[in-house]
Order: sequence, then structure tokens, then C-alpha cells
Amino acid sequence: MNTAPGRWDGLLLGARLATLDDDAGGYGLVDDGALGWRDGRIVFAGPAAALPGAAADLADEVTDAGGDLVTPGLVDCHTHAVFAGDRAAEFEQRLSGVSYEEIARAGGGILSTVRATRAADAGTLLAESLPRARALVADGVTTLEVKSGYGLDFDNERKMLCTARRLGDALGIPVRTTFLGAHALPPEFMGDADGYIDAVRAWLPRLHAEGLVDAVDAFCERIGFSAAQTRRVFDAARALGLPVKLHADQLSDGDGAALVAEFGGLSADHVEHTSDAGVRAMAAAGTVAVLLPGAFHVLRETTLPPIDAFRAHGVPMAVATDCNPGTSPLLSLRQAMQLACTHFRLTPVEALRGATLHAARALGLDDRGRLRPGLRADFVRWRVREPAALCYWLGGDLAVSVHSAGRRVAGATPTA
Ligand SMILES: N=CN[C@@H](CCC(=O)O)C(=O)O
Ligand SMILES: [Zn+2]
Repeated sequence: MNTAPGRWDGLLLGARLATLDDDAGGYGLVDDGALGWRDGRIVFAGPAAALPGAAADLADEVTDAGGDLVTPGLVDCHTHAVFAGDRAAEFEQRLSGVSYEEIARAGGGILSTVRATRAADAGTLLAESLPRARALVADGVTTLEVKSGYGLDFDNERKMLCTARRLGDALGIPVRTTFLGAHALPPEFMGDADGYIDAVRAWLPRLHAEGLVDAVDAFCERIGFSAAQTRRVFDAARALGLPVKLHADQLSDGDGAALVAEFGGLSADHVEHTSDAGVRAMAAAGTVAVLLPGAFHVLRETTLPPIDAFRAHGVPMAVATDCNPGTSPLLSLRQAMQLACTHFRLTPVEALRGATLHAARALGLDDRGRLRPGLRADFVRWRVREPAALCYWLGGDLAVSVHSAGRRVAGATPTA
């Protein structure tokens, strides 16, 4: 039953609900739908005709959605949205023919953002990061993951993770923090990657003790860290009971997907070069494939992730922005969904499920990503009717209002 005792905080009527609460992989569409919530949780999601009483008797605030599409709030499950500076000059350099790997090997790339992020004080870092996070929320994001990885020493990794938490407080949405100490080798450890991994392993319990770490990640790649080094980071995470995820097989097949699956990881991210064996390992472990078409697009990659194999083996596919200053300066998860459709040939329903329930799963969260009684009242009212329109428009201002735990965090007032 959808009903619950007591008055609800809010009720949206006349909505075209895409509940995504459909085990067959559909939109779970409900025309002339109603969505009710109380104390931050959904209490009703279904046909208005099935409401247990007159709207005015049920809820304190009743809004007519006028036929607008209403979806679960979007979940951006892979970002590096906290950083200082930008890399526009590097973009220009890459367009003239220099590759991302060449720039990285010459001390640019990630390390140039490390220099800028280390130089920024906490207030500056927050001030620079907030507009990016605000843009993501304005386009429908109600849960945001943010990684560290541009500090690469204890104090600066801590500064990044604290800033990520402050972003959530400022915007009124949950922010999930991922410790990515093993993102790049900082200059002070040049020639001693194993020594750096020792340091990362030592920082992790201290950061975790402060409640700053929800998951642990690494960049397993020829310009990042080896499988053996990644394994040592994962061992440290496991010792603390922390879940792992991995930047896996982005530029080459390094067996990253199989490695993170071996640790029962939440997700393998990028996965352009993942082998069939890697896909099978992910399927067996229940590891989500996080697709990052923004980085694929900006780097003008040509090797597609094994989408058909993920489908065939039932590996859930999430879609995220990978918002970062180097490979994916992307400030809209809807735009990432669009790129996932055009570049990776996801269907619009796969893209929407990928940016909601599968993304939630990639963060280990099962209380959001669908419109269902009992789950968080995270939802977006859009000024379109067709769910496919979310992937169809390139840019634009489509969100009428964005709600986190029932509270409006972006867009017009609920009655607008
Ligand atoms: N691949 C590694 N990390 C980021 C890029 C970070 C950067 O270039 O600053 C990514 O997910 O694409
Ligand atoms: Zn990333």
C-alpha cells in the first residue's frame, strides 16, 4: 500500500511519473501520476486515481505539475568536482596534437591541477568548486559523488574531502566522498611509487576516522598505478571495511575491471578497454560499469566500452559526468546521458536508469534512484513530457524544480 498515517508534507499532482520502478528495465511510466512525501521519504508514487483521499486532506502543500515529467533525482556517481584552476590551455594543446598521456608524462595534466589545488586555501577551493556543483544540481543532480586526488598529501587530500562535505551542506544534497589518493604520483615521491602507496595506506585510516571517506578509488593505468599497487590500496580499504571502486581500463586493458571485481567492488569506471573476462568477473561480483562518455568525447577516444557484453552479462551500466578539469569539464549529467546515447548507443531508458538507480548502486546506495514509497523523496520535475527528451536536448534549462528529501534545492518554487 502507498498510504501512511498522518498528513504528508507535499503532494505533486498531474505528473507524468517515470518511476523507473520496473524490473523489466523500463521507465515505469505513470500518466496522471501523483507523488507524495513526508519527512523526506516518498509515501505515495502512483496513479492519482489511487490516492487514499482528497488531495487537500492528504498534504500540507499540493502542487499541480501540469503534465510535466517527474523522475527520480539524478545521481552523479563519478566526479572530481573539487579542484582549483582549470586546464583550458591544455585543451588547446591537445587540439594541436599532443596527447593526454604525453602531457601527463611531462608533468602537466593531473599534476598541474595538483599544483593549483595545493595552492588554494580551503575557502578558495570551496568558492571555485561551488558553482560547478550548483550547475550539476540545477540540471537535476540530488546525490553527488566527489573524489579527492588533486591533493596527493595528507593535508591537501583532507582539504579536498572536507570541501566536498561542505559542498553538500551548502547545496542541501548528500555528497558521497571517495578517497583517490592513488590518482597520480606527486613530485616529492617521483621514482618511488611503492613508497607513495605506503603513504596513501597510512593516510586512509586517519581520514576515515574523521568520517571523510565513503569509498576508496585508484587510477590503475600505465600513467597511474600498477595492479599490484592498486591491490595494496584495496587491501587497506578492506581492512577498514570500506568499499572500493576503480578507474579501470580507460586508456589500456590493465585487467582493472577484474581486479576491482575480485574485491567485490562497487564499480569499475571508464572501462573502454575492458576484456570479456573483465566483464564476466564484474557480472559475477555484481560490480557496476560506470560509463564516462564525457572523457571519451573530450579525449576523442575511439575504443568503445563493451556495451553489448555488459548487456549480455547483465552488468548494470551507470552514467556519470566525470566532471574534472582535464578530460571531462562537463557540468550536466543530462549532457553525459546524451553523450552516452550518441557515442555508446545507450537507449534513453538505459541512460536514465544509468543516471539514477544504477548510479545509486555504484555508490552502494539502495534508498534512492527510483520513485517508490519508503525511498528518499529525491525527484526532479522537468519541463518536458517524454523521458527521451532528457537525452535529446543538448544543454538548456529543463529542470522546473529539483528536490532532495522533499526539499527544493534548485529551480522555481514548487507552486511555480
Ligand atoms: N583518469 C583519471 N582521472 C580523471 C581525469 C583527471 C584529470 O585529468 O584531471 C578521469 O576520471 O578522467
Ligand atoms: Zn575519474
